[in-house]
Formats: sequence, C-alpha cells, structure tokens
Amino acid sequence: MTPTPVDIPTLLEISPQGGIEGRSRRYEKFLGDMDGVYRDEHAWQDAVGERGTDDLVYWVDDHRYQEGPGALIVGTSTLLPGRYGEEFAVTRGHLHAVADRAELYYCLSGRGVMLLETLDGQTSAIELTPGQAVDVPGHWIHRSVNVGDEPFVTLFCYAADAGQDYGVIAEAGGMKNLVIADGDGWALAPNPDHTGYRAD
Ligand SMILES: O=P(O)(O)OC[C@H]1O[C@H](O)[C@H](O)[C@@H](O)[C@@H]1O
Ligand SMILES: [Fe+2]
Repeated sequence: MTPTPVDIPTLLEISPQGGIEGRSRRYEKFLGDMDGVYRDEHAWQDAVGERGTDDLVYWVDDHRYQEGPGALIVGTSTLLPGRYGEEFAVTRGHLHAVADRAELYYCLSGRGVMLLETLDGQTSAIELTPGQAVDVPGHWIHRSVNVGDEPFVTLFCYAADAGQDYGVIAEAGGMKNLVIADGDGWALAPNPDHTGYRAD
C-alpha cells in the first residue's frame, strides 16, 4: 500500500505589524486597484490625485503547503488607515468560492471592524482590537475595515480550497452596509447603491 504523502510542519514567525517569516507569498493592493470599491468616487479620485495609483493600501502574507482539501492557509493582512469621504479604508471583500468555507481572523494590532453579510440579507459588524478574534462561518461575505489611525493587522486562517469570489460585491453595487466615521468612532450606514445580492 502506498503511504499517504505528508506535508512538512513549518515554523512561522508572525510579526504583530503584519508579515510572516517563512511565507509562501505576499500580495499587495494599491490605491489604483480600489477603483469602484468606495461609494464616494470623487473622494477616491482626489486620493489618487494626491497619492497616485501606486500608493500601497493593504498587503497580505500567507503560508500554504498545498491547495488540496484539508489543508489550511495561514496569513496576515495589514490594512493601512484611511478615509474616502465618510467611509473608512476597506479591503475588497469576498465570499469564498466554495461558499461554506469558514475563516478565523485574530487581531494582532490596530482597530478594525469585520463587516459581514449573507446573500439572503443578514448583516453583522464586529469590532476587533488586539487579542480579539472573529470566527467567520461559511456563507458570509467578509471585508476588513480600518476604523483606527494605525495599520489594522489580523492573523487569518482558512481552508486552502476555499478560493475567493470578488464579483459578488461588485455585482450588487457594493455591500449592503458602509462603515463610516461617526464622531471619534464608527457607525454603519445603509449603502443606497446596494441592489441586493444574487440568489445563492
Ligand atoms: O482578498 P481581499 O478581499 O482583497 O482581502 C485580502 C485578504 O483578506 C483575508 O485576509 C483573506 O484571508 C485573504 O485570503 C485575502 O486575500
Ligand atoms: Fe476569506
């Protein structure tokens, strides 16, 4: 009988500022990649005018030993602070392509909100500060939002076969809720451009 191949355990050095020594890859998103993400198009254009399309807005390090079912992807996400009109800086956000795949997000530094929505209209927003985590069940669209003035850094872990569906938010005119500035804090506001999600 052929033995089942095993992957090699790996030590990962995780920085509270984001970044993994021993990562498989790093991916970076720039201001120019965020076209159409913010509701206030003019505010985003103004930011592009000031900072240029090549300004770094978030970056992700991850470690993966294989893509197969049963394996995990472990990584850090570092979302820089920012405001576009009333809206705080966000990641693009996605639903897992294999929609039932869950994900853990543990806050390493900064202050953020995990904005969560389902295709059938449920919504949730969970604030995270260092030491707090959110266990995101499958079938929830998720996006990180930085509501502080320092980088918002999370450690995440999800199934290696999950994949990301980015179209779901774009096709719906954005997420149902926006995370906007409210005094020194944040508040949720309904997004008037949201047209509802496609059926599951
Ligand atoms: O993929 P985005 O929505 O741009 O967000 C950036 C990253 O966020 C999370 O941390 C996910 O686990 C990553 O897989 C993802 O790539
Ligand atoms: Fe995810």
